[in-house]
Amino acid sequence: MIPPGVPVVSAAAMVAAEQAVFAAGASQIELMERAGTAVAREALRFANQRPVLVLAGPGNNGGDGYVAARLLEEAGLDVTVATMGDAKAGAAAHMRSRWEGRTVALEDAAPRAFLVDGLLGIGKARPFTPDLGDRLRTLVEGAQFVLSIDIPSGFDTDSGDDLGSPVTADRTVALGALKPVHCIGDGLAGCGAVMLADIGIPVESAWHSLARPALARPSARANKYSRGLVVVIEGEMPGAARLSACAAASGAGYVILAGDTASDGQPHAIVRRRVTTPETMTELLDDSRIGAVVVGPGLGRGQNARRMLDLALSSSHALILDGDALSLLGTDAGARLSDRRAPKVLTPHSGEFDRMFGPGGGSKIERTIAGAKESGAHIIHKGGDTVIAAPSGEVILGANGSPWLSTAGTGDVLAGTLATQLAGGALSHLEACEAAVWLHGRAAQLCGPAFHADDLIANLPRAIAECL
Ligand SMILES: NC(=O)C1=CN([C@@H]2O[C@H](COP(=O)(O)OP(=O)(O)OC[C@H]3O[C@@H](n4cnc5c(N)ncnc54)[C@H](OP(=O)(O)O)[C@@H]3O)[C@@H](O)[C@H]2O)[C@@H](O)CC1
Ligand SMILES: Nc1ncnc2c1ncn2[C@@H]1O[C@H](COP(=O)(O)OP(=O)(O)O)[C@@H](O)[C@H]1O
Ligand SMILES: [K+]
Repeated sequence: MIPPGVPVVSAAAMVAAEQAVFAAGASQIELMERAGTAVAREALRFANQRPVLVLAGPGNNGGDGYVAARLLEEAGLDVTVATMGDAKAGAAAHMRSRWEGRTVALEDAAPRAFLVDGLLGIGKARPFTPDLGDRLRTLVEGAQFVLSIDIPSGFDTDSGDDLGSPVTADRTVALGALKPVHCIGDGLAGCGAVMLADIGIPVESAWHSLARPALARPSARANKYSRGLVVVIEGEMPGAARLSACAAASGAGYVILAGDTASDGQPHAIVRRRVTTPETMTELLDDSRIGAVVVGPGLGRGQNARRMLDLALSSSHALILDGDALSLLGTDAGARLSDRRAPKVLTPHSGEFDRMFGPGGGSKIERTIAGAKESGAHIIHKGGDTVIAAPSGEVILGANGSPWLSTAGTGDVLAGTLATQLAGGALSHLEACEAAVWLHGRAAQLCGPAFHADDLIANLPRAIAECL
């Protein structure tokens, strides 16, 4: 769980924001006191009189730890500090000198019920030595509650990678702003629930965490076309396209399922069009009322699939390219899509993304931005840590779903949900992507455990109701 709709910044951007505050006259000591106060406040909510062990590393994260230790002791708790190295000169050393309570070296520390992790923050983390790693594991496993300061120690701030750290927090107090580690990669599990503490550092960013969309009810003048006409192209596995079409029918005014199964009519609200040849496909797409076309779910990768994809790409409609369409584009995706002027959104899972843009080259955020810039498309890079990127470099980080989404067909539902938001025309492309990911994730939460993709569709109206 991460706070919704707030800026997310890299480690370097956070340091720059801190420097700007110092340049404007704030002192590092003042800022560290605020950071430690926020941590102590959160610790007091959960410590419940249990003995506290504060781990204090050599940097400013450790400085925050010393402040929290002092304030928790003043609040009457039984506090021990375990230190790793000497505090670096400046604010951290100052806070170290103000701590007069019980202090041990990390190597000698024994587990206590409430652990505050102030070993490493957003400075460049190195993997722990085996001895320190073992000691830390004992302390983490021996605690009933682990509260991490800013980030879980031993994780990479920008990639979210776990550098071999034994820390798994129950809760993390993010200081000043969210960082990528709170939203992507191993950090999602390592941070536990994330709480954001405002410590008076103004932060602006093109990256934000996912927020609930504000959706409009249909107006009194609405008709089925004004609410959006969605076309879903069927292929070799018709079930996938049907999932997309049924999801689109939650909110769209008109949904056409185009393919070979024209006679099979459930649900009746979805209009079937028999489209099996390039001619019938061209005829279908020659309709200016179409708001969005979904192509790819269950499409297949044969000659016919390729032809249908080419025709969809040469149309002027907003396109959602998913599944097999992405595999067919493969490494040509960037070149072929950047020439297409009409809107396009790609919805790859990590395998499909790698097939199009290669497996290397930075964090999931950086790679998704690079793919969006190269292709000129908006990209929803799916997974438990979904990253939405626009060609402009704007990013939405969404982790509001449910691990139960990891079941076949849920991606098809996302594609249909997105088509509805795009076809409605009320939202920008980035807003439509954000709305679709939020609705999809919320519907999954409403499903509870062990659902299948059809259940997800059944819960979309309830998710939409929360946004009106
Ligand atoms: N800027 C501000 O005023 C404010 C900042 N704030 C706080 O500061 C935090 C960032 O602080 P920071 O930049 O000092 O980095 P941090 O991560 O604490 O320490 C880096 C040190 O750890 C060391 N080290 C690394 N790995 C290691 C290992 N495995 N084993 C042992 N040592 C290891 C590394 O050593 P080196 O690799 O350089 O030898 C370096 O000395 C931030 O997250 C927030 O909590 C708030 O107080 C608000 C005000
Ligand atoms: N562990 C997870 N936690 C949260 N969401 C997940 C997880 N695994 C997958 N998802 C979501 O489930 C959907 C799966 O999509 P996809 O892999 O394309 O499946 P399919 O092609 O079978 O429909 C995506 O929206 C993805 O973000
Ligand atoms: K930490």
